[in-house]
Amino acid sequence: MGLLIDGIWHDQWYDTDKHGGEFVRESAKLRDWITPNGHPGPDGQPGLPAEENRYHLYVSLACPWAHRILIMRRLKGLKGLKGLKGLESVIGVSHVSPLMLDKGWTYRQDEGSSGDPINGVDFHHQLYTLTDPHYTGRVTVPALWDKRSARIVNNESADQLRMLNDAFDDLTGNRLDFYPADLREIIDTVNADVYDHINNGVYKAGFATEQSVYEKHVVALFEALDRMEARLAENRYLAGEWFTEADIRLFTTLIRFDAVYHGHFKCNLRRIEDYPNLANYVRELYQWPGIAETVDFNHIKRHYYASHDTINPTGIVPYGPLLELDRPHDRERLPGKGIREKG
Ligand SMILES: N[C@@H](CCC(=O)N[C@@H](CS)C(=O)NCC(=O)O)C(=O)O
Repeated sequence: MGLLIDGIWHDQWYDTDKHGGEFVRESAKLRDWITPNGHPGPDGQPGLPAEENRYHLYVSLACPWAHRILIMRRLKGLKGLKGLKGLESVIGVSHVSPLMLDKGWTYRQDEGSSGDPINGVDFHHQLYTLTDPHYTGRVTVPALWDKRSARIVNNESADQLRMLNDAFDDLTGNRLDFYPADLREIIDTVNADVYDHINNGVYKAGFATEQSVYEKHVVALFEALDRMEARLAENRYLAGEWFTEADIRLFTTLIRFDAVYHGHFKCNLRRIEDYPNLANYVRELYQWPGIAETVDFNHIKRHYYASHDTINPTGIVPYGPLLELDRPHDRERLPGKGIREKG
C-alpha cells in the first residue's frame, strides 16, 4: 500500500498520527466527465464524448467504491449482452488481484487478477504515471481509462456512477434512471449520511489508531445504520418506491459488512443480519437480476484480511460467516416500483 509522489511510488500507509489517530481519505483528483456529446460535465468539468469501446474500467472486485460501478455498468447494459447491437461490451473491465501489498494494487494473474490487456502494466500505479508522469497522490480503484487519449480520465466512483447513468444511453438504448430529477434532493441527503457514516464510516473505525477515535466512529456508524433501518421500515428503497443510486451506494458496504467489517474493522455492535429491514433489503438487492454476479466474496475476504497486515498480521482469512443471501426476503410487503425509466 502506498502512494505516488512526483511520479515515484512510495510504500507508505495513511499517516494517522498526523491526524490524532484518524484515517483521513484523500479526495480524488482526476475528474473529467463523459457526456453524450463531449460537452462539459454538470459542474463544468472537461467533457469527453461517449463512444463504444473507447473507455475501460480498472477495478478491484473487493473494493466497495469500485463495486458501485460494476453494478451500474451491469444494470445500464454497458457490460453488453451478446446480440445488443453486436457489442460484447460498451465499457470493458480489468480487475486487480485481491492483494494490495508493498507495490499497491497489481495485475498479477497468478494472484487472481484478470491482467491488463489494454496497457499491459503490472501495477495499478503505472496507469497513474502513464496519465501524468509527475502524479502525486493515492493510487485508487475504480479508474476510468480513455483508450483514445491514453490516460485515466476519472478516479472518483461517485462521478462515474452519474456518467454511466446518462452518457451512454444513445449507444445502448438503456433508459433506466438511477438519479431521477425529482428524487435528487432526497438521494443527495441520504448519500451524504451514508457516505460519511457508513461507506467511509467503516474505514474510519477500522483504520483508527486511537481507542477514542475508533469508538467515536463506530458509534456514529451504528447510529447511521439505525437511521437506515428505520427508513427501510417505511420505504422499500432509500428514496422511497424507486430503486436509485442511493441503494447501490449503501448496498456495497452492507454486503461486505458481516463478512469483513464486523470482524476485521471491529464494527461489531451488531451484524446486518441482526437488523430485520437491512437484512431483508440487502437480500432483495443481492437477488436483483445482475447484481449477485458482481459480488465476489473470495476477492472481498482475501483483500481485506490478507492486505492489511497492521490489523491482521497473520493474513488468515476467516472461513465464515454463512450468509445464505439467496434466502427469501420480505420486501414485497412495501410498495416498490423498481427502477425509473427516463421519460
Ligand atoms: N473516493 C474514491 C475512493 C476509492 C478508494 O479509496 N479505493 C480504495 C480501494 S477500496 C483504494 O484503491 N485504496 C488505495 C489507497 O487508498 O491507497 C472513489 O470512491 O472512487
